[in-house]
Amino acid sequence: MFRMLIINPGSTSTKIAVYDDLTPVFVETLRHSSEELAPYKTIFEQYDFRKNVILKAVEDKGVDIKTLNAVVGRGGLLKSIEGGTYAVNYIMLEDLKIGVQGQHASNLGGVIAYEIAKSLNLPSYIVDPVVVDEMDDIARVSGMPEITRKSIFHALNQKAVAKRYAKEKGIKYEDLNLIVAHMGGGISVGAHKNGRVVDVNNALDGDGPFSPERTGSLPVGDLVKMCYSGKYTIDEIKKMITGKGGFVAYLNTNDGREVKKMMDEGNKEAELVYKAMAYQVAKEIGMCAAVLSGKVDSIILTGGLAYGKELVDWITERVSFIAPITVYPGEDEMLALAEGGLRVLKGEETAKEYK
Ligand SMILES: Nc1ncnc2c1ncn2[C@@H]1O[C@H](COP(=O)(O)OP(=O)(O)OP(=O)(O)O)[C@@H](O)[C@H]1O
Ligand SMILES: CCCC(=O)O
Repeated sequence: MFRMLIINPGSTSTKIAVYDDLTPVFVETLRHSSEELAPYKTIFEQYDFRKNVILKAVEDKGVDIKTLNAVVGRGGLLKSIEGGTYAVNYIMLEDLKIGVQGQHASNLGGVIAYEIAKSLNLPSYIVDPVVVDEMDDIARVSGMPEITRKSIFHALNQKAVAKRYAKEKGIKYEDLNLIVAHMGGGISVGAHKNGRVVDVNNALDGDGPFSPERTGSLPVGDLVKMCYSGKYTIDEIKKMITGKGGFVAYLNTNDGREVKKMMDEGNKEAELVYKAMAYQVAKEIGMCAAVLSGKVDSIILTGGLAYGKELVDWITERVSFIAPITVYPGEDEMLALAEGGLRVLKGEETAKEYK
């Protein structure tokens, strides 16, 4: 039996768990208020704060960290890499610290995992970070040579639910064509072709459907005019695209349940915006169906928003002609991290090296 500490930092919380093989000893969400995070200018500055709350929470749960065999973190905005479990190494730590492809809470996952593991002389790993890149070359061409389309998405949960579907059907993931729509604070829709995500929208940076906090793709000419209007700084525009876009911009909330409540109370703007999000997700699914030449075994709807029955129904109405719909609300990220770590600890897989 292998005991692993799992660390999954998000923008407003850190999810942690201890697993004995694939059995959870505990799973806990440590919430961080905006006041608590306010003093830190960068994600990396939150390192000590988050590490300390994690260690305290583990202690409070009565788990002695000396009983651990490994620490597994969610990986962040590293250089683009293929999916799998990676050993945390020095090059990775440096890239996570500088944010080689940008700042994201999950950059802390690998760093904190490494530091806790190092103090105990244990291995540390990351699994399927947001930069997993298995895109076909044709999907990278944007139409402007200076700009290449990037694969930045909810790789951990997309891969986890796709493999869960495969297991439930008794078919190998590599033998399936799936479209996975992860709908959380950000939204990514990926075309999984025989075990590779050959095309997906960049969920972090103005690409794909709008989401509770992000604009997704925008009419580019209008955006350029806004950028040069002199009214906004670059940071303000970036924040409007990622963080203050989508539901937040239209309805001043990032909470799908709140939007549903507004809609039920007769707020027509809320209804239009909620339906428009479903419409955009459906369009993106249609694009992925074209990527897969119409050969789609299932469309999987997942992420927190997939708990919303109306949203699922609106999307289903538009895309059920493509393939059967499977709904896995929420996410399987903690288990997916444990599975990734365990495969290596058991010797079923060798940890990949980040270069
Ligand atoms: N029962 C529900 N009905 C509708 N929306 C819901 C429900 N439960 C959660 N949500 C919404 O799901 C969204 C959050 O999803 P999730 O927890 O997957 O996102 P996250 O982990 O914060 O971000 P990301 O998935 O982008 O990493 C929020 O808008 C939340 O209000
Ligand atoms: C881009 C994937 C993770 C997120 O939504 O922040």
